[in-house]
Amino acid sequence: MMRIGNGYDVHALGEGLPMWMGGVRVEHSAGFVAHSDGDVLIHSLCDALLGAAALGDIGVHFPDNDPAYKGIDSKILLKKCCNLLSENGYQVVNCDIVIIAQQPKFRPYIESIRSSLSDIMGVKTEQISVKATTTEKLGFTGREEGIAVMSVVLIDGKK
Ligand SMILES: Nc1ccn([C@@H]2O[C@H](COP(=O)(O)O)[C@@H](O)[C@H]2O)c(=O)n1
Ligand SMILES: C[C@@]1(CO)OP(=O)(O)OP(=O)(O)OC[C@H]1O
Repeated sequence: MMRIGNGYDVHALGEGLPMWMGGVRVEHSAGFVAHSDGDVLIHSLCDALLGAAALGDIGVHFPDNDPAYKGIDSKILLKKCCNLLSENGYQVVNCDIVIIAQQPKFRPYIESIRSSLSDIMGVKTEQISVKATTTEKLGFTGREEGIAVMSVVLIDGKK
């Protein structure tokens, strides 16, 4: 049966912090404030994957007050979510992800991000779409206080 899931995550921007997006290091004056490495794209995608399989959410599996996840590389969390889906008999059909950010410009990173996600998830790059949009300087993303990412995934399985 085909099942759909959606995910949404926001992280605040902090000057001088490293920025990770979809497992790729992005050059910018600011990065994400977080318990983990703050990879907001991967967190949003994990929630979409878990949601599609009705397996809870990222905070249920990796609590943000657990020292085990302090500074963790979010690529590890995505791999764990993908493993959980396979163990439950599901495979990813496709993902569509949108980064909502005024700055930086993500277009130069899109292909690297697709490639990074396909490596972690064990799917083809053709199954992963990553886009970016501004909010025309409106709201918290427009003021560059934070960045949001929305993800939609389709999975297939016996259940
Ligand atoms: N952080 C961003 C935001 C947007 N882009 C690219 O620019 C295009 C135009 O954005 P609008 O918000 O003005 O529609 C958008 O389609 C993206 O290709 C980007 O690279 N990084
Ligand atoms: C990634 C986790 C890991 O503890 O923490 P954060 O980096 O704070 O990210 P968030 O999306 O706020 O919460 C999910 C947590 O699972």
